[in-house]
Amino acid sequence: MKTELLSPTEMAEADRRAIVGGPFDGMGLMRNAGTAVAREVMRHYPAAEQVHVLCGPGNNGGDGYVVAGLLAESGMAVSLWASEEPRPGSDAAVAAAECPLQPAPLAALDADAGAVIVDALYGAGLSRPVEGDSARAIELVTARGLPVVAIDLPSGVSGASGKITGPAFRAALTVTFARRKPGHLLLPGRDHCGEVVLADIGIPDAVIAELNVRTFANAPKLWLPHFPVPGVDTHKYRRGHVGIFSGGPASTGAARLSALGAARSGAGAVTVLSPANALAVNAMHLTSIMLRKADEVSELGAYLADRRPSALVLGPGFGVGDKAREFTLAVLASRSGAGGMVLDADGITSFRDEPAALFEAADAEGAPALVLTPHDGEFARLFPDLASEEDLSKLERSREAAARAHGVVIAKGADTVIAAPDGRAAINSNGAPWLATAGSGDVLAGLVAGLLAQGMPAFEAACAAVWMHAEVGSRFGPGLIAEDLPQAIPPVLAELVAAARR
Ligand SMILES: NC(=O)C1=CN([C@@H]2O[C@H](COP(=O)(O)OP(=O)(O)OC[C@H]3O[C@@H](n4cnc5c(N)ncnc54)[C@H](O)[C@@H]3O)[C@@H](O)[C@H]2O)[C@@H](O)CC1
Ligand SMILES: Nc1ncnc2c1ncn2[C@@H]1O[C@H](COP(=O)(O)OP(=O)(O)O)[C@@H](O)[C@H]1O
Ligand SMILES: [K+]
Repeated sequence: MKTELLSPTEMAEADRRAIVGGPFDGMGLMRNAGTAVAREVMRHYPAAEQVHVLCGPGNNGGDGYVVAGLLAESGMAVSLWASEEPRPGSDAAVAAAECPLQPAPLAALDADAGAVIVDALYGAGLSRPVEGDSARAIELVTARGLPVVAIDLPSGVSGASGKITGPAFRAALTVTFARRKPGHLLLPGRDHCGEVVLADIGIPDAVIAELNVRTFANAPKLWLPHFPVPGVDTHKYRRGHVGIFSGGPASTGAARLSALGAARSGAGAVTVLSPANALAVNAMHLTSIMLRKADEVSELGAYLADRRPSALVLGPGFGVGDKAREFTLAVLASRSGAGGMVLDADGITSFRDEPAALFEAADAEGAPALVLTPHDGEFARLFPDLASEEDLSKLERSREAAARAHGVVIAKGADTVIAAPDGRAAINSNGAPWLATAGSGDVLAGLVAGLLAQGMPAFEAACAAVWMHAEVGSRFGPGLIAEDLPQAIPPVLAELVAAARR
């Protein structure tokens, strides 16, 4: 599936440009859209006893009139219901006039078991919570558990943000056009869409390219050209060296999980940097991963200068406080050649009172690329104003955070958003709830660093790590604990390396 995601505004602009450039006018695009939806209804529900098509006042309703006409023509039993008449002169009004069926008022909607609902109430044009007859129709259909095929978006779901502010359909299938919208991937929208089918309605790729889209669905296509594939003549340090900071003796596991994530990503060497009092406990649990003492900033400086690590991770189990801030700022200021610094967990929390110091350090000339990996709680500590701004979507919030931090932000969760300071953003959707287990984020931080160390640019490394982490977790399934993740990476890595070689 194509990876660009269009906001409703960008989609309207694509429609407009496509209509100007041809070959289809607005009515032609609408016929193509309706035809695609009718095909999916017939494919998924060939035995439907009755299809109820619910039309709203805009062009989403217009698509509905086309669908109703085509399904009736194919011999299906179709009932048509409309909330309002389409605006005179609109494409929807033409579609309604061409439709062989007469609509009944939506207020009278009734539907029995065995029926299928086609939701053509609101699509990209949804501008406020659904009320009145449309709200009642959604409630009736939901209460009866009837399958819903949504046109473009389930009515009530915002295409821009995935937010739901009133009643909303829960579709079994959503057929959208040209490209998906952020609301198909962001929660709770994604959860209301069911299966999403993307239909080509004749908007040329060149029209989409002109829009310079900055939002993407996270998928290998997005970053595979940058994915590291070792050459036959490589050696371990050329495959990248990752340094991972350990916490004290009672909290070393998190750093080791990160270290395993980094090692399994294909980095050639990984070192755990440990306080003296945790060396013994770390040593007992590390084999291929190296261990080095680092209590003081001077020891950190010596490590950076001697071993020139290509990426570092600070945060998992590290402890919140001055030491985390000092070490982070020392790495960002070191100019030792490290390509990236992943700041996770306690590393993020340590900057809650002075985020500007972190962001300035990341902005300095020659600083390693900063990647922040906050879950919602950590995000709110570093960006309290963005977190509390109700009107912002997770996408907008993450994008603003990345610009402010001068770093890549991985806003974790079931709909992880990866945002770059240059405005690019990707939404991830291949995860599974099994990933919500202690230590899972530590492995992710290590994976990001491992890919950074192998030379992937920061945004691509972050997107690839999030996708691999999610893929590994969802393939593993129930019973997953964080220790399972590193070991389960190789089959996913093998597929990616094979695809990157092609
Ligand atoms: N030429 C085009 O622009 C094409 C548009 N297409 C369809 O057109 C849709 C977008 O059409 P529109 O921009 O007309 O938007 P919609 O059909 O989604 O709805 C817009 C209308 O509903 C009103 N409205 C919005 N939210 C409401 C609410 N909660 N309660 C009551 N009224 C509300 C708006 O004021 C406006 O009049 C897409 O989702 C897609 O299905 C497709 O036919 C492809 C071609
Ligand atoms: N419901 C979910 N679906 C998919 N992924 C999830 C879900 N919940 C959490 N995750 C992922 O699991 C990881 C949890 O990380 P984090 O919250 O830092 O936990 P920890 O600190 O215990 O490692 C993140 O990558 C997050 O995106
Ligand atoms: K709809």
